[in-house]
Amino acid sequence: MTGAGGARFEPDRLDDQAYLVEGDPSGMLRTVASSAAEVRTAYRAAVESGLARIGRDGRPRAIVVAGMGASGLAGEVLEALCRYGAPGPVVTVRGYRLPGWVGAADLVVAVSRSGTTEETVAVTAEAVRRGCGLVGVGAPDTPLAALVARAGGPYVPVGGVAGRPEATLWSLMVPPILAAAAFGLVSVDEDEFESVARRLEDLAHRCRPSSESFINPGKTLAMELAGTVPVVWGTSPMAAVAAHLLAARLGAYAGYPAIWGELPEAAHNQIGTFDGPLAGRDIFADPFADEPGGGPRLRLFLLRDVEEHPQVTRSRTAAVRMAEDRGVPVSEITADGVRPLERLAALAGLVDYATVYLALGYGIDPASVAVSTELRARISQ
Ligand SMILES: O=P(O)(O)OC[C@H]1O[C@@H](O)[C@@H](O)[C@@H](O)[C@@H]1O
Repeated sequence: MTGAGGARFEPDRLDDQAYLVEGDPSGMLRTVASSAAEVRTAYRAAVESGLARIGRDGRPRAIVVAGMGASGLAGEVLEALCRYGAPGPVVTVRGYRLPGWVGAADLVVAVSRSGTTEETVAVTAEAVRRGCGLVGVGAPDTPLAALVARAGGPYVPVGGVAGRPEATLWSLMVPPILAAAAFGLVSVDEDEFESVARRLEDLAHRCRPSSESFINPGKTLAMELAGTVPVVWGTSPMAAVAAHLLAARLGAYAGYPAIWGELPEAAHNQIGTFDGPLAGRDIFADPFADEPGGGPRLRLFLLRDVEEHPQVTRSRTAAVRMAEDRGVPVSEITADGVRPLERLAALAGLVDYATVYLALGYGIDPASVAVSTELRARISQ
């Protein structure tokens, strides 16, 4: 994509079956529909790589997940899983350097679908120099794979779609979770991944292209996002990962901006936008214009978890009322499911569909937003 400035969202495109095929030449909708298969494949690949064996070396002081973009989200998922129950810290590093305290007592899990991202390769090389335990997740026969082999750590190979590192998250996030499980930091088993896969299959059915907009939750969410400035809040650590994922996917697939946060923190700063210049109805808008409203206005998207702190529940309820009082529309999406990963699947699966549909509604090929590749090329010269 060389720029889609001024593109218009046309809801009819979402129910035009021919357009949904032509407008998506890379088959992003098919890729999203294969998420359940990806969970199962990732689980098998992680087991076959011998990840469980790392537990024999004793529990590390901390687990550091290194990754950029979608690969960094794998670290956030593990942090969210471990936040309140794990006996040790999990930290995500997005950048060129490890924190000063990381050393031989710690485990670094390096995640890069391409296996070449320069920040992640630099952090992994630093982890090798410091003698950290090392696990790698990414494409085989790459600089990342070579570094992990040099340190004698397990490497979980990831295939995926060439040139689309963020196509689905599951192959990147399953291995770090199983690495943490090998040390007893989290308790997950094959059954849990199987129920995640079944939930994703169910979503793939409900969000399939042939399902009409008015009953298709992916298309509905895309229509609610279109033409707004989305403010996306999660009501638990795991729901906040989904909020971050939504903002990340909006940028990556549709070139669309959003701000995201987690309650209660978001109520301490982002709530200020409810009284800001983009909130409510535009009083200067021309009432006779073809498109009333005069430009994008704020909309609050609440990604709710069934497990919320009681004060977060109060904060959420009050924030919804305050938004509505100010004319800020609100969309609430509740993640159901017994286990945290099932609830993440319920939100992340919907996010993947909605953001691909949003791009298609704007006439944008969701696999064509290449500006991050251009930046990488510029800095590597
Ligand atoms: O997973 P790897 O290959 O390290 O990519 C990390 C990230 O790089 C960015 O520039 C984007 O392309 C993201 O979509 C991607 O998630």
